[in-house]
Amino acid sequence: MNSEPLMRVDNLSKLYAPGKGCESISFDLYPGEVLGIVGESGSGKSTLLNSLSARLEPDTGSVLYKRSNGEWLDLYKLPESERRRLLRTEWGVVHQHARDGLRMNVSAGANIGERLMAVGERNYSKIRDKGLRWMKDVELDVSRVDDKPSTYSGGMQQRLQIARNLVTHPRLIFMDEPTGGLDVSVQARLLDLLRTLVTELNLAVIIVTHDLAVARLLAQRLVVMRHGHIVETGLTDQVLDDPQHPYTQLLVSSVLTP
Ligand SMILES: Nc1ncnc2c1ncn2[C@@H]1O[C@H](COP(=O)(O)OP(=O)(O)OP(=O)(O)O)[C@@H](O)[C@H]1O
Repeated sequence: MNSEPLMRVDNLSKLYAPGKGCESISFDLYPGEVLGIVGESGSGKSTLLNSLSARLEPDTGSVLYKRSNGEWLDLYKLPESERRRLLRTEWGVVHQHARDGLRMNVSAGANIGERLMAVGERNYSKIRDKGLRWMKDVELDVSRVDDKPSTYSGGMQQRLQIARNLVTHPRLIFMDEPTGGLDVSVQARLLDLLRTLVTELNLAVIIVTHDLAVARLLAQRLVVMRHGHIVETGLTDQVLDDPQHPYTQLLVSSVLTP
């Protein structure tokens, strides 16, 4: 693993009420690392993810991100437009509900092409070629390139959302329950695809999930949250096979006990 972090999170807090949100969160994320954020519903996972991905201003603390040119950015000291630019270029966000990450009323091809145009690509045939290539890479039927995502199944929409994000070669992807709400068999295929892409592209990922099986499959390191705090962090196998904090023990055993 590269020794210089890609992101440094220092004492980050965003609270809606005591214990609701996230509080005093600190960790580093390294290039190519997949970090899982786990915890029960309401533990603050999404609040944290949104604060990390420049979409929700924290009350206190900082998120530093090292750009591809080596420059460190202090996210919440940047103008809003710069944060939005990062989200369009070096970062990607895969939402649980595809409708939050796709434009449902334009074609699948346009959904992918739009992100390329946002980073300055103007050549129509290149945009279309790249779009088709990415559709193949995420195992979508290219003959449906002109169909709207609203005519796609849930699993296909997630694949399209992933293609839309990856087409600009981001370095860091934020995922919020990317397989939530899908059939178990569709979930398994999507997870397989995500695992392959993350390895091939050496992507850094921060993934929120309440599903420990998903965390085990994708994440190298885990952060366990409860009532807005990190209660345990460590290598995934270590945390899941030998949990130290009573809450993590409960979380792990509640999955094992039918
Ligand atoms: N905009 C908001 N206004 C007020 N309270 C909020 C808001 N967003 C989240 N909360 C509260 O903050 C707490 C943490 O919510 P959050 O969505 O971060 O948890 P989560 O772990 O992602 O849960 P889930 O797995 O159910 O999505 C919850 O008690 C939630 O009700």
